[in-house]
Amino acid sequence: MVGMETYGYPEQGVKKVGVYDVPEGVDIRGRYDEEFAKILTKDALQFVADLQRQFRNEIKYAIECRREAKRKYNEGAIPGFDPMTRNVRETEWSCAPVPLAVADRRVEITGPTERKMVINALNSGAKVFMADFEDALSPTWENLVRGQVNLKDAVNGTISFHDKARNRVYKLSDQIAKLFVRPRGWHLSEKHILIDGEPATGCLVDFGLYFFHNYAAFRRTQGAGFGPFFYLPKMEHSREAKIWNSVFERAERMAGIERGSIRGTVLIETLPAVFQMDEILYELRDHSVGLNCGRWDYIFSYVKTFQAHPDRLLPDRVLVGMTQHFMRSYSDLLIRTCHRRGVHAMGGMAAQIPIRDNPDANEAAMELVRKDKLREVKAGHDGTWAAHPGLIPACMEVFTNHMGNAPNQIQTMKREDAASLTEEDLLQRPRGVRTLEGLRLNTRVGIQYLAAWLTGTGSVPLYNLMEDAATAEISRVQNWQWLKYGVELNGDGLGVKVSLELFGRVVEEEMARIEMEVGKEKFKKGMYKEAGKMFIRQCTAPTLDDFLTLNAYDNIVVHYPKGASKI
Ligand SMILES: CC(=O)SCCNC(=O)CCNC(=O)[C@H](O)C(C)(C)COP(=O)(O)OP(=O)(O)OC[C@H]1O[C@@H](n2cnc3c(N)ncnc32)[C@H](O)[C@@H]1OP(=O)(O)O
Ligand SMILES: O=CC(=O)O
Ligand SMILES: [Mg+2]
Repeated sequence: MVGMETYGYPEQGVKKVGVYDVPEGVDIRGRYDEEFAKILTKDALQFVADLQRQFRNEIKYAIECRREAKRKYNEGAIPGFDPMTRNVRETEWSCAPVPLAVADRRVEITGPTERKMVINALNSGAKVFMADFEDALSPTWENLVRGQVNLKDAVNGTISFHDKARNRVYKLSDQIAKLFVRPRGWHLSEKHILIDGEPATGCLVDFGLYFFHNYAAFRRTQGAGFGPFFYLPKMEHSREAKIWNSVFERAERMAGIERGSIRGTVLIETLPAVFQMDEILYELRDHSVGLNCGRWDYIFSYVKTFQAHPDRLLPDRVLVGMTQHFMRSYSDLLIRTCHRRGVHAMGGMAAQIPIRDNPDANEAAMELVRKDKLREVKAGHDGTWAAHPGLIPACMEVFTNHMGNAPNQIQTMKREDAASLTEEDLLQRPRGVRTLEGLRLNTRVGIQYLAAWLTGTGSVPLYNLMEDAATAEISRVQNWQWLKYGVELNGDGLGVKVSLELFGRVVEEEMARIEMEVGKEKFKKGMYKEAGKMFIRQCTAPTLDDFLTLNAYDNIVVHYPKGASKI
């Protein structure tokens, strides 16, 4: 039961507002909404609080280990395979068999948990829809809880959306994609929910609420007795996978469902994690459905891990593709590792999206997507990601032409040749030049992405590409690193070095360009100026921020009712 409480608003007089009915030790600081109260029930919050209490020390320890690893890398160490876990890498073992419901994942669409997009994604013709609380979502209270409402309605099959402006009603079709949910990474807290006086761990909120409300219906309708299914982001070490495994086990016990029901695909998207792929699968071996090449965060992580290594600077962001030796090696080793352990090796996201107003440019973009997908399927990937429904037919065609009716390539593309890949292959310095245009593009994209994120949008089209938290991170850390080491822009033939003065000029000019491109009205109404200031701070900070979203998060935290905290 939710109740009403009286609070004093000095500016509005006394007002009655609804309050969430919370278990002992839980305080909700986010806005009250009747729809939200159906998600934030006392029992669901109790489950989240139980997870938080059981795992908070392990999570803190894992984050502390990340800090310690960073300290070592900053002192000159480089990541590599762990001699202590050689046994896990060298012995033969397999993950639990893949559930039939998700044997065929040849094309997966991803997107934020926004209502219309959820329906469009489920109807898109993709085999899987990864509903994203992570890279594609700005974690405002409204986005997060509304996202949970949308997913619950989707799993129940009742979701609909009326686009009043276009008088169009959206509903689910008969054939829909299988739903995977990606909670936030371990590093993000949820400041609208306090548990024992501390902000909750973001991913436990995302996972806990979704699992609690949906496991029964999902297993009946979507999972054929398995599920729910998850994508697990941004891990750096197998100890983090071990925590997820324990979270899954706890959830299964709570629900009274068989151990091994819940399945997760781990994104290998940090540089340290590429040396831990066997170990991560081993920790999750009864709950795994594979690994995925999270290529954008992986590039970001390469820069971050080597932030103090000026001999490993990246070239312009546009030049760091999957054909660079270190990226190809990562994808090949991931395929070999997954297939050896009997699970899917998922490809990643080509950033191109359809270009509606220019057929030639559109065809060129589609051709790049086809080429990327062809490389993936030929290498042995079992499926790939698409950022937009318009890309699905092309991705589907490429994968189907190569895989035919087989649901995946787990048994047929073992990639034993990749067993010989070494640490040097995985770390090989990327080739290419750095240019002023690279610095300008990073700045233009970084500022516009932050402006969108601060106003509640976590994925945006910019210059005909999909941009989200992972791609924007590359722009930020690359600028930071170039500034820190005053690198020479060696691709312009001008011998210009990146300096604070140059960067200041670039920001000024790019802000003017953004204003011209988006129009004065939108520029004034949006948060471009705030984003510009934030981006400058992030690129020039003496110490690199671990994540742009950590630094920006406090700007989107809105506590209600103002001044009515119970703690
Ligand atoms: C690095 C990573 O982590 S990748 C994974 C995380 N990133 C993502 O998931 C990005 C997902 N993609 C998107 O958010 C969007 O496609 C964007 C922002 C890139 C482009 O969005 P827009 O410019 O609005 O797309 P556009 O206007 O062409 O949309 C056309 C239609 O497709 C729908 N659509 C576009 N992308 C998606 C999607 N990913 N899922 C579902 N529907 C979508 C739109 O809702 C719209 O529907 P409508 O015609 O019924 O109104
Ligand atoms: O999450 C995916 C990525 O590329 O990052
Ligand atoms: Mg990512």
